[in-house]
Amino acid sequence: MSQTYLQEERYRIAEQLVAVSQNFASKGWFPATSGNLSVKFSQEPLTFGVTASGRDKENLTIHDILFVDGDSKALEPTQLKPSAETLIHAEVYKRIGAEAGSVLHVHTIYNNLISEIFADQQSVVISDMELIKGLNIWEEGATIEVPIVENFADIPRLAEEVGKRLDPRVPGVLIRKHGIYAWGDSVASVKRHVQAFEFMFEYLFKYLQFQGSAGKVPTVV
Ligand SMILES: CSCCC(=O)C(=O)COP(=O)(O)O
Ligand SMILES: [Zn+2]
Repeated sequence: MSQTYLQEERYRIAEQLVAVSQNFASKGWFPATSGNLSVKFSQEPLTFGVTASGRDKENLTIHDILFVDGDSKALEPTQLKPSAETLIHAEVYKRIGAEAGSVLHVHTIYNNLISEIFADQQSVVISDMELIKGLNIWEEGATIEVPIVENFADIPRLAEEVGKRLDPRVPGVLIRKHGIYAWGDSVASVKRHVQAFEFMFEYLFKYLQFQGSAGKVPTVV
C-alpha cells in the first residue's frame, strides 16, 4: 500500500467521522464531550480511526482523529489520546467482522432512560415498529431484543461484557445509564441504525409514560 493511498484513505475516514459527528452533535447526542466514533481501516490486523478522548464533537476536525490497533495503541507517535472507550470499538470489530465497518457511540436521554427502565431484564424487546427496518430487518412484524449491559467503570471489563452480548442481527448494545454502541458496515449504515434506535427508544419511553398516566386520551369538556 503506497503512502499516498494510505494518507488518502485516512483522510477520507476522518472526513466521514467529522460529518456524522456534526450531524449527531446538532441533535444533542454528544453532551459534555461524551460519545466516540470510529471507522475500520483493516480487519487483519485490526486498525481503525477513532476520535481522540474528550473532544467536543460539535467542533470535531480531522485533526481529532487518530489511528489505532486492536489494543487501542496509536499506530504512529501522536499527541492525541484515543477515546477512553476505544477497546469497546475494537471488541465490536473483532466479534462482528465484516458487518462492522464503523462504530458510533452516543449518550442520549432516551437511550439512558430505556437502559434503566429495562435494566433488570438485561434487554429491551421492541416489536412491530416500522423503524426496525432501519436496522435492515425486514420481516413482517419483526421483534428485536437490544441487550443492556451494566456500566462497569473498568473499560476492559466493560468491553468484554459488551462483546459477550453482541447479537449480529441487532446492531446495537445499550450500556446502563451510559449510552448505546451501534455498528454498521459503513458510516451511512451505522448512522441510520443509531437514528432508528433513538427513534424507537423515544417512542417506547413516551408510550410507557402515556400508559403510566392512565393511558387515557384527555377528554375535552
Ligand atoms: C464526559 S463523557 C464520559 C466518558 C464517555 O462515556 C464517553 O463516551 C467519552 O469518552 P471519550 O474518552 O471518547 O471522550
Ligand atoms: Zn460513553
